[in-house]
Amino acid sequence: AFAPERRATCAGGQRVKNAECCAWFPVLEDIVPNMFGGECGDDAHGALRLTFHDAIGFSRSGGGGGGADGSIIVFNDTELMFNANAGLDDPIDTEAPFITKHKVTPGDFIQFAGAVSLSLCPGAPQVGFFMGRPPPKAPAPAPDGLVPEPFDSVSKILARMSDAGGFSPEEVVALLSSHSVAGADTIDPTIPGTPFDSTPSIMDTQVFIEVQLKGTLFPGPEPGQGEVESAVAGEMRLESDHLIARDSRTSCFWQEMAGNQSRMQQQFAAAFLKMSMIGHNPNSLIDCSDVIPAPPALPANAGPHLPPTLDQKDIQQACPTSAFPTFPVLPGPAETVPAIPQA
Ligand code: HEM
Repeated sequence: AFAPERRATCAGGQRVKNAECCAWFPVLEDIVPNMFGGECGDDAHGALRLTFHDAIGFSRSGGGGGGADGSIIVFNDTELMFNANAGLDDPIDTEAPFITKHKVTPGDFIQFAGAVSLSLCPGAPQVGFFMGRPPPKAPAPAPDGLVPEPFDSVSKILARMSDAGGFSPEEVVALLSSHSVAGADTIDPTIPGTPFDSTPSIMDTQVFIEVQLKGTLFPGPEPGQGEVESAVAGEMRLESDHLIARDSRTSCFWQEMAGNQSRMQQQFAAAFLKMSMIGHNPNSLIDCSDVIPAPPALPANAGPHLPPTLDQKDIQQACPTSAFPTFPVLPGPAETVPAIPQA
């Protein structure tokens, strides 16, 4: 169903299915060192979050927004005023000069940068990338209210995700694998870079395990809006992640992700590619997936585990039909997860 393939060899010797894709290698070679510093850190996390907040600005039932169209950058005067987009000024300031320099559309660049950001995160799948998003059409800012908030109900989030991208509850869970390489800057502004799991620089399944633990503490002095207690010092838990892990529509699939690295990778990659096409006819886009590098594998010592001093009894079983898998407890004293260094 996609555009006919036209294989080519690019100037740097890379072979691609579609000749247009050669244009992305210079972008890749620039942004990996110069935008991401070659690491799965704050800038990579911000670029990944931006893919979601741009793409989700779309409604199948009408009411505006062009989806993954770059409107969050082009119309940032409007969209950055929305509460749900707090903190996105950082990745937008980071990306804007590269968009100007490489003369690509902002919609393409945002999704490209997100795919490349994942290539820097050990354990992430090699996700696809399609090019060909036109500039956002005027009047094109997405309206307010389309980006899920961490204090929204599960019903509201599932309905919004379905209306935006036709996502099933399972696909929503799969997309939340992204919170494995993530943290919050604005929920509690006194502790920027507070991660959602104990391993924010690798894309493992710890977020699915750690969010299922009984919450006992807040990482900062006071909880922010949409924050609930986490199980590990220095770690933040979003209320939305907490509820999705425990809701009857999503809990069994959440549990299935825990410790199942290859399944998480497959499910996330498929849902992420689908998200990148929101607002577009896939037939009008060109497959440039062969430009996206393969991420490093997880380090050998990065198996799924329970944080030190916790144990299986601390897991809050939610899926009614099967037991949460068991994991070894990391040895040592209770850990305090360090903040993600801010770029
Ligand atoms: C569906 C409901 C979702 C909700 C309610 C939600 C909510 C949030 C919130 C509140 C933050 C912290 C923002 C801050 O204070 O800095 C965050 C961070 C993040 N989110 Fe989500 N999110 C959702 C889905 C997604 C999806 C689908 C993706 C990507 C595929 C994603 C990727 C990220 C990333 C990478 C960060 C970390 C940003 C950073 O560390 O700078 N989220 N999310």
